[in-house]
Amino acid sequence: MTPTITLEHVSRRYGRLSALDDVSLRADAGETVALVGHNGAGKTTLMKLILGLIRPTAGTVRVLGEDPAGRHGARVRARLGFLPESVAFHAAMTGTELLAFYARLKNAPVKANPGILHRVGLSEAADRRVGTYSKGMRQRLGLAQALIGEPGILLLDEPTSGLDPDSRRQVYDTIAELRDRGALVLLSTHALAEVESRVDRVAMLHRGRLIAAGDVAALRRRAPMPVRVRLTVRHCTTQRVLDAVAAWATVLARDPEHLDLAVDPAHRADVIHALDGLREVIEDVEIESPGLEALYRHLTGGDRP
Ligand SMILES: Nc1ncnc2c1ncn2[C@@H]1O[C@H](COP(=O)(O)OP(=O)(O)OP(=O)(O)O)[C@@H](O)[C@H]1O
Repeated sequence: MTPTITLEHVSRRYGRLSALDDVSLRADAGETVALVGHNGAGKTTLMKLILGLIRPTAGTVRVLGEDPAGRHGARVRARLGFLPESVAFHAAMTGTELLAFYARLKNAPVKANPGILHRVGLSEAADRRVGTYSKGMRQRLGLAQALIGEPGILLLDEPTSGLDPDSRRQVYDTIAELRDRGALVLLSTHALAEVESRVDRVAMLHRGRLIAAGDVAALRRRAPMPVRVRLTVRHCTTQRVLDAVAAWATVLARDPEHLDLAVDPAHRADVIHALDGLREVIEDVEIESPGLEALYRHLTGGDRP
């Protein structure tokens, strides 16, 4: 099967600045991939390369087996939906008029638009001028524009930035629905905690380099960070519990009824086994694996996404 998107050893320079450096990445139909990285890491540059808006300085980009900046670029782009980072629409047009305009540009049937507006929760506002829309509504209209023509590949540049929790959830619901229909959704974001449980894979960019890619479990294996284990124990039994797990754990905090431990991930099972033998004194256990944000900081040596 032809992979949906492949980048092989792709670099992109802007004069002396290296925006992307030797990036190889593959993404297939039916998956959601989050591109994460700090400001200027190269996320938008990568999307522009996939869209064929810019060419790589080195390496190859293929979308559905074609060069998106090459002879068949227009054909490839017809299969792509793109939500840019900042969406700006003509304030005097209504949602319906705007989508009709974009549908004509994309050569897609206008009659599908009411359904698209419904999917992004804008049916009721469809005949209002966009100038009266809130930021969240404009963002959702941007998503609607990207959905025109039922593209098999969606590139969403920070689709939830500036949205309230409800609108964010709505955007992720739409993304999940698209994925379930077999689309590839590639989205960029700074909200790592938010995408952790919502995407299939994460690609981490740092200063233009792809430092890690995979599902969260694979990234955890790549960056073996301590697992946090919080225990509530019967009064004055912390030492007994500690003696049982001391070989694999470091104490982060303790009081007569609580132990907060950092456990070596390779010995997680040993710790659980040891704790199982102390059931009569353990009242509660909370186990917390490192989240994406902590993994990103670890893999980048301290930077925030
Ligand atoms: N047209 C351009 N000319 C010169 N430099 C550029 C151009 N576009 C991007 N850059 C630079 O390339 C680097 C990567 O930018 P890019 O927009 O891809 O980052 P990003 O990860 O999307 O950042 P953000 O999270 O802030 O949107 C940055 O240093 C940026 O200043």
